[in-house]
Parts: sequence; C-alpha cells; structure tokens
Amino acid sequence: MSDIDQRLATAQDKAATLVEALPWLEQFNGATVVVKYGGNAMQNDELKQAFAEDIIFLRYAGLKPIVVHGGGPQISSMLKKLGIESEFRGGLRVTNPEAMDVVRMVLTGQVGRELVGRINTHGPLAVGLSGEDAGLLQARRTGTVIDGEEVDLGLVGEVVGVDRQAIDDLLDAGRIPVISTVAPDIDGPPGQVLNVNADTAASAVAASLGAEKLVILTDVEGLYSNWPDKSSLISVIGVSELEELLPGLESGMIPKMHAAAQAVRAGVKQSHIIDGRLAHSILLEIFTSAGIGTMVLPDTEVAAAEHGHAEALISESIEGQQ
Ligand SMILES: Nc1ncnc2c1ncn2[C@@H]1O[C@H](COP(=O)(O)OP(=O)(O)O)[C@@H](O)[C@H]1O
Ligand SMILES: CC(=O)N[C@@H](CCC(=O)OP(=O)(O)O)C(=O)O
Repeated sequence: MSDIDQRLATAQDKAATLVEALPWLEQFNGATVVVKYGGNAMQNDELKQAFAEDIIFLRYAGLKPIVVHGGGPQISSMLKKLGIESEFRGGLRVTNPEAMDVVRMVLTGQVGRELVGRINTHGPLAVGLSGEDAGLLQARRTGTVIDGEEVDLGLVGEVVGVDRQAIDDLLDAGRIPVISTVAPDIDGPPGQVLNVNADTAASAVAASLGAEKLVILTDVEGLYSNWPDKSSLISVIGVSELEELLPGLESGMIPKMHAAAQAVRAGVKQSHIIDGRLAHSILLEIFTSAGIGTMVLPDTEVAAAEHGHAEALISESIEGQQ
C-alpha cells in the first residue's frame, strides 16, 4: 500500500469510529448524565486528564454532564498524615468531628478543585459546588447494619433531599457542575455537616434530575457475581436481581450497587459501573455499541438489552476478523 493509501485508510477508520457514535449522539442529545468519579479511579495524571477530556467531550457533543466526585483514598491518606484514626464499616467511613473537618477539606478543597481545574483547561465551563452550596443536598445522620447489629458511624449522612436549583442554574448557563459530597445535617446544630458516600450522593442527584444515565467510575471492570472470579463479570442486570445480590456483596461495592439500584428505582433509565482505570471509559460506555462494564436496568428492559448487547459483540468480532 502506498503512503497516500495508508493515510486514507487510517482517515477512513477514524471516520468509521465517528459514524459509529452517530446513533448515540442522536439518542443522547440534550440528555442529563450524572458521572460519579471515584477516588480509586483517580490513579494518575493521564487518567485524570482523560476523564476531564471525556467530560468536556460530552458537553460539546450536546449532553449535560454533572460530575459527582469521591476521594476516599485521598481522605484516608490525609487522615494518616495527620495521625487521625479512620475505619470503614459496611463500606462507609466512621467519621468523628476531627475526621469530618478533614473530609470537607480534602473533598471540597482539594479533589474538587483539581477536577474543576483540569476540566477548565479546555474552556471556562466547570464550577465546583459542595452539597452545602445553595442548599444543594440535605442529609440526615445514618448508621449501618452489620450482621443484624446497628453500627453508629458518627457524622455520616444519607441524602434526604436535593434542591436541584443550583444545578439547573449552572446547566442553563452551559456550565458543568462538579459536586463534592459534604452535606448539611438537617437535624444538627447550625453549620453541622455530614460525610456522605459519593455513590449515594450521585444516585440522589441523578434521581432528582431524572437523569438519562448514572455512570459510576471505579477501579474494577464492573460488578462480578462471584468476586474475585474474573469470568463472572455481569454485563447487564435487572434491578430486582441486583437487589437480591446486595446482601452478599463486600466493602465499597455495597454503597455503589445500592446507589445504582436506587437510581433506577427512582426513574433513572440506566446505571453503569465502569472501569475508571481505562482511559476514556466514559466515551466507550456512551458512544459505542457494545458498551463496557455493568449496566443496571429496570427489570422490563433487561431481555432487549441482553439481545442488543450480544448482537453488538457479534458484529464487533466480525469486524475484528475482517
Ligand atoms: N462483587 C464485586 N465486584 C466487583 N468489585 C468488588 C466486588 N466486591 C468487592 N469489590 C471491591 O470493591 C472495590 C470498589 O469499591 P471502592 O473501593 O469503594 O471504589 P470507589 O473508590 O471507586 O468508590 C473494588 O476495587 C473491589 O475490590
Ligand atoms: C461515608 C463515607 O464513606 N464517605 C466517603 C466519601 C468519599 C467517597 O465516597 O469517595 P469514593 O467514591 O472515592 O469512595 C469517605 O469518607 O471516604
């Protein structure tokens, strides 16, 4: 093949990739997509930059992305530096007042700032918010139940209300909200804030907006039915079947899968758990036919999605052989 032929073939491959995205660009034009970026997926600068590029890409492709971020490992490392003990129970951090100050400082003052800065290298679009801003999130203290026993988690909250006005104002202005999950305690003294798990908060935000999708980035390929057996990755699961699996799940997967299920129960059309260690995983999930990771759907949608997924995989494998 001559040099020119080679360049034309490469250009045509690129065009084919863009055209593959066309049905998804049509389907998701104007759609609200909540993306939860977990601290474990923020593994290095390249991945964080690829994340920022994906979010900007969604915005310029006509979607309305909203980022809700975590920062669990970053909080743990700061607590360790400061010599403050911290432990997780049922996937949630036991949070005393001293740890709460650190959670707020790291999530809102460090992780959120960095993401806003990275997104804004592509244009002045991202605006950081905490659940405290404009009454965005309202939370109430919650414990957890482990082996039938109530466990007190201290200053940990569950979201009991979302005032979407601040998000709508930003979306109307064409901005990208970047939300950290510290929330005022509606039963506490003035100024009291609670530490809210970021999966839980993302789910509540997606539900309040009636989002098209909730996409959760983590550090595994998706949900495994028989963790850690790598052959047990689930591609598509109905919300009822997921709820049956919930009691058997471990560690961080409990709040994550509970959040994915709750969003679908509240009317979000699809929740996805995808691998944030894979650069541009958001684009692969939204704009390719086979998708990636685990998709949670209303029970009535599962059969059709499994059929479509199998067809997409077959056509990808035929293309791969050509
Ligand atoms: N059934 C399962 N499928 C996938 N991952 C699981 C499962 N059970 C436990 N895990 C663990 O959950 C982790 C993801 O949760 P977590 O560490 O809280 O992530 P994040 O910081 O992204 O919220 C995975 O890295 C994995 O070790
Ligand atoms: C109550 C609770 O556990 N809050 C979390 C908040 C951050 C978070 O959820 O971060 P990831 O998404 O990176 O796990 C924490 O303190 O670690």
